[in-house]
Amino acid sequence: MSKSILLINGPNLNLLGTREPHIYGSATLADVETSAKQQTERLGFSLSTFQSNHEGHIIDRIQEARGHCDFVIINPGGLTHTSVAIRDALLGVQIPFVEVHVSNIHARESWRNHSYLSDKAVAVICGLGVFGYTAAIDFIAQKLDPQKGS
Ligand SMILES: O=C1C[C@@](O)(C(=O)O)C[C@@H](O)[C@@H]1O
Repeated sequence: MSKSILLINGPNLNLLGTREPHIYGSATLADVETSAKQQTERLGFSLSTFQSNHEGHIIDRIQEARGHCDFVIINPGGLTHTSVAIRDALLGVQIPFVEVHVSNIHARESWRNHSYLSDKAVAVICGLGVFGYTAAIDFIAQKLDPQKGS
């Protein structure tokens, strides 16, 4: 069975491409998910994608992944800065994760500097635009199978 990655995007990331494009760029979530699928297929992994504006739905999806998923990539959107419960869910299922932010959260409002996930993430990527998702997949590929990453 091929190794599997779950890509989770939180609140308002369904608006990528139209939402504050000077901060988040012009690529849509569909663009991100399509290219992530192509990239993971090329690497020989499987990818599931999930987006929700609801904290509880994100927690449910993380819990469902237990035992079926080797790595999570998560951009929790605004929940990054508020959600103890998403942190607890990721720790509860014991799936390693990479935290991605499209923007550089350290170069914005000071309250965006803190993440409830970062100290538990295998890696944190921010400020690379949507290329951050590509970088996360490449990094995970190397972790899951050192011969596959670039
Ligand atoms: O919704 C988002 C998107 C974000 O996670 C990012 O991808 O840069 C950064 C968050 O502060 C913000 O609330």
